[in-house]
Amino acid sequence: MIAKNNVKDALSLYFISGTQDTDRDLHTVLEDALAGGITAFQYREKGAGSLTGKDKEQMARTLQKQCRQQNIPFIVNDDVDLALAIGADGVHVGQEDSRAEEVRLQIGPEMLLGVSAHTISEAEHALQSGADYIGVGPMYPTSTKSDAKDVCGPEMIASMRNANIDLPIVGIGGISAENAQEVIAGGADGISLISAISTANDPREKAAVLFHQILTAKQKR
Ligand SMILES: Nc1nc(C(F)(F)F)ncc1COP(=O)(O)OP(=O)(O)O
Ligand SMILES: [Mg+2]
Repeated sequence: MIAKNNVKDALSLYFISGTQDTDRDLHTVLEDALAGGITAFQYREKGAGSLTGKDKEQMARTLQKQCRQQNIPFIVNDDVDLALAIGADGVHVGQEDSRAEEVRLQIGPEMLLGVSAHTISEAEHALQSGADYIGVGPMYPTSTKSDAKDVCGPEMIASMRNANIDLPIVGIGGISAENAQEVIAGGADGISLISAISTANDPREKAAVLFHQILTAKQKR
């Protein structure tokens, strides 16, 4: 289990993907992304063509092993039962998924709990529900998530900070090497991305560029 003492650092470059997000073998994409310096991985297997049942569990276990070898947190999206079955480091739920307070009771105090938040009140509720971090977005237009809410931009993160929400925050949605620094400047502790890495010609190089940008942006703050 990943220690919770430096969640903010662990979320700096948070790669999210499922097999549906790449034409390549996801194991290879993850290997490259890990080599490039991602600091956390979320297995988000959903949508057209995604794995289910035993195939999904088997994929989760192999990806989890890759992360464990690099001591990188392995988070499961939505599927609390799967996260518990394989002993994942955490689980991420959105507003339309299992209620965060119930998930916290199911997973206990050790596992990381991430919650999506689009407003200050959702962020405050996530905090009260025992979330270890919140995912705020979409920062920019995204084609990856068909049911994404309206773009809220890095300004939403700044307003959450102004409302004294000091939970670890990752920005998500349409983030690329071109806009990553704005998200950190807005007050995020990290960025999470799907297609910027999962569809990159060289995921290792892309992760390395993004990691450097995040470090630079954090030093400027
Ligand atoms: N999966 C996510 N991960 C993050 C993280 F903070 F980890 F970057 N933030 C937000 C989401 C979106 O979560 P949700 O609103 O439930 O939609 P979906 O289940 O389709 O991803
Ligand atoms: Mg969800």
